[in-house]
Amino acid sequence: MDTIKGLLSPLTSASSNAINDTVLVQKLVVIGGTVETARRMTVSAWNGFVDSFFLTAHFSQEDYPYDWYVICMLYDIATLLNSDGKQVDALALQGVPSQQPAWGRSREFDITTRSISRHGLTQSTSGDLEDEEEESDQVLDGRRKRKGDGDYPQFGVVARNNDILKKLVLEAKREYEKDAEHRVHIFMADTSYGCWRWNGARQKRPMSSIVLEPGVKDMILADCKDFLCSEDWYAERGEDKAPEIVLGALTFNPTGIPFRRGYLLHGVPGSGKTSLIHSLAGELGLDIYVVSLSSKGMSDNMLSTLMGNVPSRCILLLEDLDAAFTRGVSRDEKSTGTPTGSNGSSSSSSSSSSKSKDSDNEDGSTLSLSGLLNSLDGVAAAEGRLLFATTNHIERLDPALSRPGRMDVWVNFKHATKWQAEGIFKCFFPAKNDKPTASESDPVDAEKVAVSKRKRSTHVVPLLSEEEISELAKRFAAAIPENELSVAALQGYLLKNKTRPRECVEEVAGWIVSEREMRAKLKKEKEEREAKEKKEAEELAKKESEANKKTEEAVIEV
Ligand SMILES: Nc1ncnc2c1ncn2[C@@H]1O[C@H](COP(=O)(O)OP(=O)(O)OP(=O)(O)O)[C@@H](O)[C@H]1O
Repeated sequence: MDTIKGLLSPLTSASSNAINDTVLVQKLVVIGGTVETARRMTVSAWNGFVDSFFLTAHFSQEDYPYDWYVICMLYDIATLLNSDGKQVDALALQGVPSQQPAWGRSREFDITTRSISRHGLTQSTSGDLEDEEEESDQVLDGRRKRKGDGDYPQFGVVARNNDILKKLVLEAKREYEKDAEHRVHIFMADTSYGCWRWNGARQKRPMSSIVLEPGVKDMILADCKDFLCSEDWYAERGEDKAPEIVLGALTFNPTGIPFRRGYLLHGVPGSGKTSLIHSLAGELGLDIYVVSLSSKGMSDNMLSTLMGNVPSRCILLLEDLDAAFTRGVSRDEKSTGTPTGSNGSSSSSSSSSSKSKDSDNEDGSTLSLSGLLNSLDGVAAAEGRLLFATTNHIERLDPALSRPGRMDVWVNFKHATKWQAEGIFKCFFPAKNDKPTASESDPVDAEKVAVSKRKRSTHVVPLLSEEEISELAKRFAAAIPENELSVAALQGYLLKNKTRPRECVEEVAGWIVSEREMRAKLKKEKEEREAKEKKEAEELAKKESEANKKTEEAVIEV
């Protein structure tokens, strides 16, 4: 106290005494510093004291627990934390049997109680929770990068023991997995960073909603399932069944079959190629990793890195395979596989080759066919994945790209047949089910079904009897010309009439006429535009050649 008085006394007697300004300033600084330090120490001590009662978990967007946390926020946490015996047994949860088939396990993540620390929770793609120090490796790996700038939501609880956090995260995980059973996760290739970005989770699409010619869906589904269960078979074929060939440092096993399978879905636009892949992913419980080969910045190295980073059990989707090489895909002896020719033909002229390379470099894409082939089945390519490639122009693909071993199963998608038209009509207008189902006969289940139906139907659809729907579907199919309109076009028409099944059939003939007229008009416009462009190009070339001629004549005169 005396010290403070001593320090302050000069202030009070300021008017009477001659004060040394410098000393006064120094004293004020010392007083201020002391007070601030004392304040900070008090606050820090208080925070430390309060924090000793709290545990805080940080959820990074790059980690799977982030998803679980978000779901958990939607879930009633009060239910989790109340003490009426509903608390989750963490150890029991670890033993929850999986609902996923064996090949879908890559989507499951085990939580180990050892790994939850007071510092935070992170999770690697391999599934174990790890301490945050290891996070940088995971980000480098890049599989779990997503949109967003990496904000860290936090969750704190008043507790000294971290059991409550474990329970919370485990319950969140369980809720998340329950939800994920109905969704397909989509990851997109990010060519800026050479990583996969999570692009959202879509509701699974039932296979029954895809209308293809009889047997096609079943064939593909059975083939995929068979492949996913055949790892041992492939491995056995890779064992020493035949003498190895040694070429320098490399050893080849002639009977080794890489554990990969490729499907080439080709055909007209809007025929269900992409929809089928999404539906298959849902059925098989796999995530989809999408690469657009024509995207900016795509290069051989980039593709190889991306391909090497897909998990072993997933669907790898190469969309619009032909668009990667917009001028067609071809390999000639002189080129390294970069696209050549302007119309899908394989031109070996060096000028066209160099032109095409220039234009590739303009948009930052330097992907070559050789690079694509290497990343599909090179040493670094992931095993166990299902490769799906789609294209509208199979004729533009190099045979090397579509050969068996790279694309084992080819499926041709055509315009809608009458059979498909009937099927899609029935998908749109489900018949009224007169007899109660087994679950509906149970009053509790019946209530649940009624509630879910109410939730689903946001518009009034008249439910017709099975016979009437069947008859309408037949009439609809009879009016649809075979192999002329895409299924997507039919879907568009049905969507417009989703609440008017009877009128939809009555008006379909008129719609077909208008569709044909519109197509003819579009075709005519396209032809006129092309003719105009051709004429302009010819005139330009003529003017250029005249100008060149004049310049040459002028040079000769000089
Ligand atoms: N066979 C089909 N069964 C059910 N729906 C279909 C079918 N074909 C197309 N559709 C519908 O048409 C729309 C477009 O289909 P999708 O994107 O799968 O066609 P695509 O063949 O992949 O087209 P593109 O080649 O232009 O990418 C989707 O909404 C889908 O529901």
